[in-house]
Amino acid sequence: DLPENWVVRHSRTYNKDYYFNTVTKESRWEAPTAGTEIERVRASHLLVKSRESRRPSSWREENITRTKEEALEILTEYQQKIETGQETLSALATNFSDCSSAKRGGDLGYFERGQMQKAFEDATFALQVGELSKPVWTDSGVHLILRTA
Ligand SMILES: N=C(N)NCCC[C@H](NC(=O)[C@@H]1CCC/C1=C\[C@H](COP(=O)(O)O)NC(=O)[C@@H](N)Cc1ccccc1)C(N)=O
Repeated sequence: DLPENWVVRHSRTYNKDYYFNTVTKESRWEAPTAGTEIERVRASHLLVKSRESRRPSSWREENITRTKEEALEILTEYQQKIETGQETLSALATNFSDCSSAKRGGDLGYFERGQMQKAFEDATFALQVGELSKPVWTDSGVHLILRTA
């Protein structure tokens, strides 16, 4: 039978059944088989926004004007501090992340495919648990992602 949260639906347009995930709202023609892929992951992230972010504002800064290059420079410094063990992602996210998850040390909780922006989702699902990503761009800005589960 189908993995958790998956149901069969019938497409009148194509007059055939398809599969729908009631949580992620994902739909697909082929039947999802349980256990073939990681259903959900948990991650923390540190987001540095720029003037080109879809929402160039955050709890830290009302009106974010730094350029994308400046955002990447800042994030790369954080990346080096984390990779050399000088800092933790959680501590840096708490103080410097432009996402509201800063209040939780950057923790986003658990999520499945279909919830986050594609580049963020793909980067996270490609990480091993405990692994830190390289800088990842989304419409929100540039992120460092730590997969935690
Ligand atoms: N847990 C979920 N499902 N919450 C909805 C996620 C929506 C999703 N968000 C993203 O893909 C990026 C990557 C991670 C954070 C994020 C963006 C923004 C910051 O960027 P901005 O939107 O100003 O451009 N932070 C959020 O969304 C926060 N609610 C994340 C969060 C905060 C506290 C607790 C849990 C989750 C999207 N499809 O846009």
